[in-house]
Amino acid sequence: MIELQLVHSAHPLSKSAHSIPSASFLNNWSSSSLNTVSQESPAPPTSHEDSLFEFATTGEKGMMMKNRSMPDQILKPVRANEFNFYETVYPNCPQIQRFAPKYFGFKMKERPLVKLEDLTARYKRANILDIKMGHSTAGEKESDEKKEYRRKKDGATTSLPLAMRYAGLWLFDPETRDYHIKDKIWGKRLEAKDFFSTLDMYVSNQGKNSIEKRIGLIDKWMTKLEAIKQWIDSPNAQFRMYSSSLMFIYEGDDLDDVSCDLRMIDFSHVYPIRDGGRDDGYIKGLNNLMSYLADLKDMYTLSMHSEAGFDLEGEPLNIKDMSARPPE
Ligand SMILES: Nc1ncnc2c1ncn2[C@@H]1O[C@H](COP(=O)(O)OP(=O)(O)OP(=O)(O)O)[C@@H](O)[C@H]1O
Ligand SMILES: O=P(O)(O)O[C@@H]1[C@@H](O)[C@H](OP(=O)(O)O)[C@@H](OP(=O)(O)O)[C@@H](O)[C@H]1OP(=O)(O)O
Repeated sequence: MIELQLVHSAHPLSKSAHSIPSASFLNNWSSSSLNTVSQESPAPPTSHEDSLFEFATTGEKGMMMKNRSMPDQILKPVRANEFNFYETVYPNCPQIQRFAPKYFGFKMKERPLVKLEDLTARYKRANILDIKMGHSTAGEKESDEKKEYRRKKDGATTSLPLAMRYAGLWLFDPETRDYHIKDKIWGKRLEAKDFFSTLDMYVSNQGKNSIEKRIGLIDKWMTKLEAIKQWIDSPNAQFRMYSSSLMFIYEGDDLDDVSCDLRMIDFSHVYPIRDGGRDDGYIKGLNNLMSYLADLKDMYTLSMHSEAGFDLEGEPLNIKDMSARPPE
């Protein structure tokens, strides 16, 4: 089983210098012209969401923050690609509008900040899992050097074998009132054999959630995943998404509350499909994820039907055996 550690320090990937597109990024799909700017202070950590965002750093781009004038929104600093995505792709794509956070336009400070629906706003304490989808995170128009860097990273993580890797986890412990946090470095170190037990750790909140709640969450997420797959694995999908994530959320402060959500986030590397193909990396990740969730539901269902936690053959339920199943 994976042990969670409580993280007290700031996000280890916070950086002091932040870069933004310099100018004319609106129509520049792959701008590499970046300026260094000073960091805009995030909102003071007066609420649980603010403290969450201390950890939701955005690489070199700067820090995601609450929109002080609109409490249900966040401001995400973006580069040219993601800015273009929200300004030109999002308004014309009903499926993205359905599966991504709502987009409320942008604010031009020292860097462009997109105003997005805060997906955690309706929760007392949001339990979050960020899964980066696809077997390759290398964007099509990146430099050879960058592609090579990303290929190495993908090959050394679960991205290559499973077409997904964990990019962050936030779990609230209702007893200690603390968040357990895992960052993307942890996600990169995880092996494929640990993927299933980690998913179990998140869905069960380390065993604290009732079996009914776990199954309820999985059912809702599966419906959403099916809908996403139906779109992405169809001729209607017009682009491939690299390094994009699925963000899972559910209520962590009320063990009986099954409120939850699942959205597509992070559109830094989105490219139009011009070869008539599909986003095979994303589709493979979706298939594996749905297969793991289905196995997890089976495991929970079995344990619900068996007081002592034995399977139908009378053998103890064994997470290890299930996680050892080879990926598709
Ligand atoms: N709309 C949203 N509402 C609430 N939280 C969000 C939202 N979008 C992203 N987050 C949180 O912020 C984290 C980082 O988001 P995202 O991946 O979009 O940023 P990023 O800067 O592109 O990250 P990176 O460059 O490290 O991949 C997510 O894991 C999630 O916890
Ligand atoms: O260097 P960039 O262009 O900011 O891209 C980052 C970066 O590659 C980062 O990787 P790492 O250097 O922290 O290993 C990526 O995170 P992962 O570790 O999750 O792959 C980011 O996703 C990249 O940001 P972006 O997706 O906006 O290009």
